Amino acid sequence: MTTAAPEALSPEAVTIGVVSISDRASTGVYEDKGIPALQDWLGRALRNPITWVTRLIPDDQATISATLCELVDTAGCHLVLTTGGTGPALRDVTPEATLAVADKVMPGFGEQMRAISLNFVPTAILSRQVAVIRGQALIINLPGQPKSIAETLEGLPRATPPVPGIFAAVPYCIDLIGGPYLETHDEVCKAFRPKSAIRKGA
Ligand SMILES: Nc1ncnc2c1ncn2[C@@H]1O[C@H](COP(=O)(O)OP(=O)(O)OP(=O)(O)O)[C@@H](O)[C@H]1O
Ligand SMILES: Nc1nc2c(c(=O)[nH]1)N[C@H]1C(S)=C(S)[C@@H](COP(=O)(O)O)O[C@H]1N2
Repeated sequence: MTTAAPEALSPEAVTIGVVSISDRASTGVYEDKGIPALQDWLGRALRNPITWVTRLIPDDQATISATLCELVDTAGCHLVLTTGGTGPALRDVTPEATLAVADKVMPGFGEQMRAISLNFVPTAILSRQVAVIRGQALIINLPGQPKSIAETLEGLPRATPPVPGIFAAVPYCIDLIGGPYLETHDEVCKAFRPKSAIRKGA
């Protein structure tokens, strides 16, 4: 008698917030490319079924903070990525709005994103992007240039030496705050977890 191999468990569902913060895209001066770029990269990187919650808003600090609270506290997002408003311009207030709703600050993400981005543009140091924990959600700021989304999330894995993107650390961070077990397509981004945290059959 043959015994069927146990079926691999299907990846858990995850709710992800994507927030594009741009005065001009939110008023129709140009087409928003932030939300599609975030959804494209995350959709290629993750094996989990994703429920999206999307918002396109202006560079207004109170609106940004309220949107982040709504996405985490009401919509139940496990992960929220923002794009735009991280620079030094007078209207750029995304980091302040994000820090204002933080339970914990995660400085490593901002440090690593600026280091990665220096491989692409010398102006990488102008981004004040931060990452924080609110409740059981991780919120990460990305710069506004749509191309910077893949650059910072993915890094340059095939360069010599390789430059790891920040997303490799996201699944384990979500584990640690009690969220769903995120599984990645390794050709886009290989998640890193300590051996003891790797789920068998995933
Ligand atoms: N949501 C977006 N969709 C498409 N392109 C964008 C978006 N956000 C930024 N960009 C592009 O990246 C550039 C730098 O982004 P940045 O966030 O500094 O914009 P900005 O000059 O503050 O203006 P705004 O907030 O009105 O987008 C922009 O000038 C624009 O070309
Ligand atoms: N990877 C990456 N990082 C980047 C950039 C980029 O094109 N790619 N643009 C830089 C520039 S020019 C600025 S002003 C800051 C802040 O951008 P933001 O205000 O659009 O968030 O992000 C920086 N970081």
